[in-house]
Amino acid sequence: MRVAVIGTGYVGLVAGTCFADSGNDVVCVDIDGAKIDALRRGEIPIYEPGLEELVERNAAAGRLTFTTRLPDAVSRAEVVFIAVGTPQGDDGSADLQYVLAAARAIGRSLGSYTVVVDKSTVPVGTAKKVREEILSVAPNADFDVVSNPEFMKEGAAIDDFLSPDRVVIGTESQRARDLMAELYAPFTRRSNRILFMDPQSAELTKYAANAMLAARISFMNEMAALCEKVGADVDHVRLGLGSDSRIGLSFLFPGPGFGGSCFPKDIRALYSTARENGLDFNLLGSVDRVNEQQKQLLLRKAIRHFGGNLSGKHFGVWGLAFKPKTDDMRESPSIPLIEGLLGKGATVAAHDPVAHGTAKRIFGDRIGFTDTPYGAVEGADGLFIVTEWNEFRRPDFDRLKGLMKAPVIFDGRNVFDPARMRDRGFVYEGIGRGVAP
Ligand SMILES: NC(=O)c1ccc[n+]([C@@H]2O[C@H](COP(=O)([O-])OP(=O)(O)OC[C@H]3O[C@@H](n4cnc5c(N)ncnc54)[C@H](O)[C@@H]3O)[C@@H](O)[C@H]2O)c1
Ligand SMILES: O=c1ccn([C@@H]2O[C@H](COP(=O)(O)OP(=O)(O)O[C@H]3O[C@H](CO)[C@@H](O)[C@H](O)[C@H]3O)[C@@H](O)[C@H]2O)c(=O)[nH]1
Repeated sequence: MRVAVIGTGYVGLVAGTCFADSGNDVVCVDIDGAKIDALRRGEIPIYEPGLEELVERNAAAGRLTFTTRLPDAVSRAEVVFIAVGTPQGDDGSADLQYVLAAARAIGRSLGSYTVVVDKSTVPVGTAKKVREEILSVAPNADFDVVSNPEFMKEGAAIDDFLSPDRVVIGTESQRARDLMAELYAPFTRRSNRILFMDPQSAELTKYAANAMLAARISFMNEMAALCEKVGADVDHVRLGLGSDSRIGLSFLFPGPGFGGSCFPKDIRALYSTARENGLDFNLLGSVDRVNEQQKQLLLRKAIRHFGGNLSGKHFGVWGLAFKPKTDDMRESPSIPLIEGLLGKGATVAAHDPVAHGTAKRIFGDRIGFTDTPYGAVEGADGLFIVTEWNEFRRPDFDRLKGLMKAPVIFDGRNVFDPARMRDRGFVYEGIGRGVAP
């Protein structure tokens, strides 16, 4: 099948590459010429495990190409995906300007019957708006609009795309439905299903999934706070709770607050949709507020530990990305933590296996970057663990203690066992591990 993907970011590049890998002829389009030039040279603008090899293989086979020329790509395509950004607008709602601009550009270039697919995360009613936008520039165009939200996670995007839990297709058109079923057939041959529904339900399903996952995390973060008050260990509670098959163990890890390019903006967009429809979605508002407070928790713990004065102290930070296996720092809890430490007069040295480039664009030379985790703790008054990269899980504790000025660890991911850390001679604070405030 001939496929065009408009927007070659995380979603567009992964989806386009995976469609090419199943034999389709895919053109990825972006308005960012530097990005397209880099991709043509075989350079991948993001860190995503396995992506580079997959792009290289499919580009070499001629099934995957990159261009800034949208009309060329769209006019020959049977299916056109819109995978541009939908950032948070000033009032919290999703900003649709990129989606609608892409829709107009597509409208001006449509050839024979085409399925235009919304893959970006968009509010209820956007499929209709995309249709109107296309018709405004191409009143006679022969096309259908489909809502096909994407559920991939960064760091596991290829596996998620090739083996999705489900594929959601929102359309009223049988012709579009058949084409989408054909395109997704290679990825849905096992138990993973294609769910067909109306576009509004498909659009809402995406937000509902992210909101539910975010709610579980905020629930656990509040539960962790209670554990600290009453001397319980949230890790035991997590296992006891999640072992109930009705609840399950996924997305129950407390932490320094959820980040990323999706959860924070998507819960606010859903809250906005509810408000526009006269509904106060109280629960979502709380999920967001709890998360904003949680992003201050590690800083608060340090302030308490050092009696309110961080001036002149030096700290190590392990992990900058919002989660492991990505260099993405959008809404990462490391940002408010580091800004808070610097604001209180402390200095910071950080290590992340892949996110130094991203972090340098945010912090410049206001913090130091080290090649190893050990470098970040040299002479440190304390260490913060913000991202649970595997390589942080089994350090040489004697070496760590020897390098640090004081063996103090604030562990935002509960990577270590509190009792064992105390035996090893550390002052150790996890999240919700029975430490009184
Ligand atoms: N990042 C994720 O893991 C993820 C997962 C599921 C859904 N989503 C959703 O998918 C959408 C895209 O997210 P992303 O993280 O890939 O964004 P991104 O910012 O990484 O990429 C978007 C790309 O679109 C390009 N673009 C903008 N307007 C364009 C136009 N008119 N023509 C061509 N290219 C254009 C930009 O230059 C950019 O490269 C968002 O709605 C997001 O919420 C993201
Ligand atoms: O138990 C958990 C699980 C996650 N997190 C945090 O939650 C955030 C988001 O993590 P994750 O969901 O793994 O990453 P994303 O790549 O943001 O993926 C989410 O957002 C995407 C964009 O919409 C969706 O497609 C995915 O299904 C959805 O999981 C990160 O800061 C994690 O550290 C926790 O604190 N505790």
